[in-house]
Amino acid sequence: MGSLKVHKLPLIEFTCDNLKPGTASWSNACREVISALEEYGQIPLIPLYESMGIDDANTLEGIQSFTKVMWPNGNYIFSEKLLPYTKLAAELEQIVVRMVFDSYGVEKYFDSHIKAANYLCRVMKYREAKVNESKMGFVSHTDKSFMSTIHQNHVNGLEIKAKDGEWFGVELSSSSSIVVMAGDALMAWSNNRIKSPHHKVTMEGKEVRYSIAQFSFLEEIVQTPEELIDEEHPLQYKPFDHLKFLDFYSKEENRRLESAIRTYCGV
Ligand SMILES: O=C(O)CCC(=O)C(=O)O
Ligand SMILES: [Fe+2]
Repeated sequence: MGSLKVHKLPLIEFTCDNLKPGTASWSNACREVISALEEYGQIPLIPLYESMGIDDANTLEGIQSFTKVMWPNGNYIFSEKLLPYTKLAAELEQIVVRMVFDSYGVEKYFDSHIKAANYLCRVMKYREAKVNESKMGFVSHTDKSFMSTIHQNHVNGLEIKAKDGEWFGVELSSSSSIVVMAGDALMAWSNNRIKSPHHKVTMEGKEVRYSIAQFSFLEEIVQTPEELIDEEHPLQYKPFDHLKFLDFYSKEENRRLESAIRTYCGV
């Protein structure tokens, strides 16, 4: 019998004050980020799940235009509590993206990339499964984003499919941990160096799970940098408009594709 690899999501500390490009701690963190993304690089009817989506979530204007729709007089407390988190999640995402660009030697494209980035936040509630009810919280899928960040309360439930096909549960040990996940657009941009992993949510226990996911989307044409294309890595995806890809995926007939991004712009 072959030995089974036990998967565990790598935990990378982002608390170092000196985490600046060019420093040794930056290079070490870059190595950890790239190796984690390369290694471990789910919307159907699911009764346990409820969610709300907020566009331009890392700006006060974005959150306020959402609260005005939900509550006629706005909701100051909601905006005041959510904004610091969405800003932090966007900042964290940008640091990780910068590390990816640095590690692949394409940092010159970073500024224009960040200018084109837009953030959608989704706040989610999963109730516990009743006896004889499916435990499925969220079906298996890959994110259509460039990158996603996920934070949760103390109730675990997120599961990720590793490259070897094994599913493993994400156990967040600290209440300040955030999962950073590659989306389909990053997979295409990186010419398949980083894979967007399938993931799902299973509700095993008796407690309610709350999570908050933030997705980055690019308001531009996503294109694999020429530096990432060579004989060993021939181009895998044609340049594509990220928002048009989302339109494509929103169509019922495209939801069940094995890989929407491959069908949409695979070479
Ligand atoms: O709730 C979670 O942990 C994951 C949610 C998710 O995968 C998604 O919204 O795309
Ligand atoms: Fe997801």
